[in-house]
Amino acid sequence: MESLFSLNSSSISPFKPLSLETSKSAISTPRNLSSSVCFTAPTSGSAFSSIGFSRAAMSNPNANGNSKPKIVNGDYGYVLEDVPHLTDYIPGLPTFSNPLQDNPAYSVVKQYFVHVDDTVPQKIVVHKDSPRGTHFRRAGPRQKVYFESDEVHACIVTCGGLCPGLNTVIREIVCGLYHMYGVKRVLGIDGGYRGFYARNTIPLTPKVVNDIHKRGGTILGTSRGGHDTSKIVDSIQDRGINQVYIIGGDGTQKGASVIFEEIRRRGLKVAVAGIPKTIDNDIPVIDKSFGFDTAVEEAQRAINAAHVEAESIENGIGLVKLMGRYSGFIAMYATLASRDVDCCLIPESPFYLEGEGGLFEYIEKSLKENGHMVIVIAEGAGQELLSETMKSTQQDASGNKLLPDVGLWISQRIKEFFSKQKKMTINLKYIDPTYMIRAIPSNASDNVYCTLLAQSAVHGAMAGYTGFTSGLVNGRQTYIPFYRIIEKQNKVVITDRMWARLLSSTNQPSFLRDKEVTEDKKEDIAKVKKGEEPENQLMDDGNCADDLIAKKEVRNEDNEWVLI
Ligand SMILES: Nc1ncnc2c1ncn2[C@@H]1O[C@H](COP(=O)(O)OP(=O)(O)O)[C@@H](O)[C@H]1O
Ligand SMILES: O=P(O)(O)OC[C@H]1O[C@](O)(COP(=O)(O)O)[C@@H](O)[C@@H]1O
Ligand SMILES: [Mg+2]
Repeated sequence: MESLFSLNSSSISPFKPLSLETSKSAISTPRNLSSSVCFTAPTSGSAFSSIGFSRAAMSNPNANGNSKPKIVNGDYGYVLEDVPHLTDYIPGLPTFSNPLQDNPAYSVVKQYFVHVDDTVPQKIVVHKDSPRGTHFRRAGPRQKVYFESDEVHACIVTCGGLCPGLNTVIREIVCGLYHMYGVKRVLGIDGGYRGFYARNTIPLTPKVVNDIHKRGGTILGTSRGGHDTSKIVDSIQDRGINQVYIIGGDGTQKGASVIFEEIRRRGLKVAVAGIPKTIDNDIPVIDKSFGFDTAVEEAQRAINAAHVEAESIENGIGLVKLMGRYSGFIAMYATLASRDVDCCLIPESPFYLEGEGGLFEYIEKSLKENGHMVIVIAEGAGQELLSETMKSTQQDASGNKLLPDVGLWISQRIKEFFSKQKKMTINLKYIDPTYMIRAIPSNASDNVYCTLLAQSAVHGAMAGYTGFTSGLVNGRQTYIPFYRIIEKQNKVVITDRMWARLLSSTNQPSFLRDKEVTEDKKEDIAKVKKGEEPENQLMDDGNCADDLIAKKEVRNEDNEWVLI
């Protein structure tokens, strides 16, 4: 990163990097244009040009309050949850032919452009009489675009924690803009949201990004906190940026949503596109996040090591902590993939340590039967069991709760239990590969996935869509409105079949009492009957009423196994 910056700050670029100092001084940017200049006819090349308000008086007469969801209802319960478009608040924008139609690489493709009416259903498991349900706009290139190639001035920012594939997404946005749309001006924002107003920018070209997908991390740097909406939008306006690509998790997409609203309020011809990043896979609606497969794969190395250590010593316990603050997807998938794991603990599934049906009893039983065991624990699991003194009230700069190390805590508790009981001597090895699984480059399939997400985002912005996240829904690239991405977190549903598969693979107790399961199910079944979605979706197929009604074995209040 260092070399990239020194290279850029000294290079002569038509889009001069704005330093913190210069941005405060009276530089010649649209910010300081007098009103007489602002109301002249639009000139291309500036985010400011199409509307022409001075920023002091900026407020778009076509934007009343926050944007409202664009819902289109069709026959048989068809609902399109559409994404905003620049023309929603800037009427009469000119369109241009998509330059892709003259691109020799794509000339062989018969139906290259996506039909304007193409949409993708959120639910693909349906019954004969069920309503067609929610749909999202299909992503892809459109015949008409709302930007001319030399008018576009794009920027890319990465925020939040690392995730394998960030560099691939950056690379493919830059290359997609250059090679598909002939866009030559792309800036990297340094170090997350605060980079918009506190750092120099990084000019990005296909040459600069050529090899970056082979590296972990993000060449742009990232950060938590520092989201100052008006400073960010001022910076976008000052630099004449008109396409903003924002790569990040749930927090980042919330930030992107408010940036979009402010841009719309100011009436700027600026498209805001999100690309969802989350190693925890906690973003709803989308099939899964990029980098998730890579992380699950890398977690296998830690689980294998834990298994080797555990089976090589008498009463060996290998304990692996994986990421997952509120969602245990990595732990669940890493466990299912490995088959060496005897117990997987995630935030969504409460457990208890002592007594019948508790974790200690299960460990003792497993060691007696097999002589060793492997436990995987997600970082957010069992937080409610930690003593008040251990619980932390601290937050990171973005406001996320900082969790104490549950891996260390549980290791300690297991050791204490067996040493007090004097029943058997155990050998516990604790492995914490937390940062190793997210700091690596993405694997081959995640690279392809990142490419599609990035290209979809580029096609969407060029077509004038804005305020959207590019995401995979049922295997198809779509544009999802921000409000659907940020309204809730994706979580493992422990009354769904995937968790049942896990329980049957590990043989661990569910730690659930009859009452809790039935209450959950009752709520979900009631929702399904009303035509609403159950609390959360499974990644594969958990949204059908039959799944909810499927029989399942659980412990009742008397700790007996019962079928419900
Ligand atoms: N509600 C919010 N409104 C605006 N910005 C937010 C919000 N939540 C988080 N952000 C910003 O988004 C960025 C990333 O958020 P964070 O929660 O750290 O990571 P992630 O996006 O990976 O979930 C930070 O710069 C943070 O300030
Ligand atoms: O130490 P950091 O950088 O704050 O990251 C730790 C956190 O990052 C995560 O991997 C996910 O973070 P994001 O919200 O950025 O996706 C959590 O599982 C973990 O708690
Ligand atoms: Mg997050």
